[in-house]
Formats: sequence, C-alpha cells, structure tokens
Amino acid sequence: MTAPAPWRFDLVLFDLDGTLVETAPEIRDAVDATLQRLGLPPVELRQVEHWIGRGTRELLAEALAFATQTPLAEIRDSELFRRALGDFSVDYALASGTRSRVYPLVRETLEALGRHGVKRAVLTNKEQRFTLSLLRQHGLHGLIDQVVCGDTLATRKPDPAGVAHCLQTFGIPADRALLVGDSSIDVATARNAGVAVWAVTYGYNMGQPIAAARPDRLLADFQPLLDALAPPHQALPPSPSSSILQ
Ligand SMILES: O=C(O)COP(=O)(O)O
Ligand SMILES: [Mg+2]
Repeated sequence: MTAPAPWRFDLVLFDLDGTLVETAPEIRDAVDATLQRLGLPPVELRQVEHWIGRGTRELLAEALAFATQTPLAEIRDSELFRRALGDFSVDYALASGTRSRVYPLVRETLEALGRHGVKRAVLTNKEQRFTLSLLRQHGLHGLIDQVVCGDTLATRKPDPAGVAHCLQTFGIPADRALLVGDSSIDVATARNAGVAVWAVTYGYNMGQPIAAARPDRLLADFQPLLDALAPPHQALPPSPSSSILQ
C-alpha cells in the first residue's frame, strides 16, 4: 500500500449541500409545501436533487417552471415567483433540520482539522439565512471558522470571489487551500481560484457523474481526508518497545 501524500493544506473550504449535509429530502418537503399553497402539483426527490447547487432561489424557479410547464426565464420575471419566494422562505425555515442529515465522518473530520490547526470554511450557494440555520440545527456552526453563502458577496460559485475572500481572511496562499465539493460548480470554482479540489461521489451534481468534472481526487467518503491529515501509522498508540517506561 502506498503511503498517503503528506498533508499540505492550511485551509479546507467545504461545499454544504451534498458534501457536508444531505439536504434534498427536506428541501423537497419545503418546495412541495410551497407548490401546494399555490395549487401546483408536487415534485419528485430526484428532480430536487438535480436542481440543488445554484442556491434555493434558482431551485424554486426550476420547480415552478417544471410544475407550470413555463420557460425558466418567464418564471423568474413572474408575480407567481415573487409569491412563491415569500412562501418558500417560511416553508424552508420550517423544514430546515427536520429531514437533513450530516454525512458519515463529516463531524470527525471537521474536529480533526480543527485539532491540527487547519482553518475550516463553508462555501455554499445556499442563501445565508438558510445556511446558518442548517449549520446550527446540526451543531456544525462551532466547527466552522468562516461561512460564505450564495448571497454573502456580489457573486457566487463558480466565481472564485468566495475562495479569495477566505484566503484573504486567513492570510493563506491558494496553493495551501483545498476545496471539497460534490458538483461541477465546485470543481469550476476551485479551478477559477487556483486551489486544489477533491470531490465526493455521493452528493448532488445535477444528475451527472462528478468524475466527468475531473477533480484532483474522488472521495467515496471523508476517510481519505482523515487519513491524509493523520496518516494511520501516526495515529497508532506507541508499541511496547517504544514505551517511555522502557
Ligand atoms: O443549491 C444550494 O442551495 C446550495 O448548494 P451547495 O451547498 O452545494 O453550494
Ligand atoms: Mg453541493
């Protein structure tokens, strides 16, 4: 077995939906509640999974376009969309934290990064009010050093401004930062910002295999992150022959 490459990152930026937290079930509940108020038919979980990644405003526009069979551009300008946005902010606030779950090893990895002095950021296209409540609902907010949301800056992913913002906050050069995400938007963001990118294969990528986006590394889960941070041979307790008692 080849030894893991030495850890070389001082900052890890994590995407949120589909990377840290499985959110599609409760987003679907919120979308369906809003559609129902408007007398429109519900959508399927798989459709919602394909719409995640560009922020919930865009997701809602997609859902309305689908439910009314109207072109997306027309929906964005419509009174129906304005009404739906108001309803959705209530429905998503109610659904937040009810049926989402933190993926395996996420909490352990955030804790381990913190112990090693590595800065942890969340870089998501989800709007701030929904992001902060989701992080709090799952007790993750204390494990994150900076949160940059879809409406924090003038632009969102794949624009590199969010990455640049975090690099600047911590005074860390781009070659010491890693972005971990689940979508081609995350890969494009990292490429635009000149940082390394690892991608999880379990998340949402608009229905496409993430390998096609060619991240630097594919992760089935966070174990390789933990291993790279503290290679297994370093994590073993001292053997009797190296014990300080001898
Ligand atoms: O689409 C969203 O709301 C957020 O998606 P992201 O956390 O994967 O950027
Ligand atoms: Mg994502």
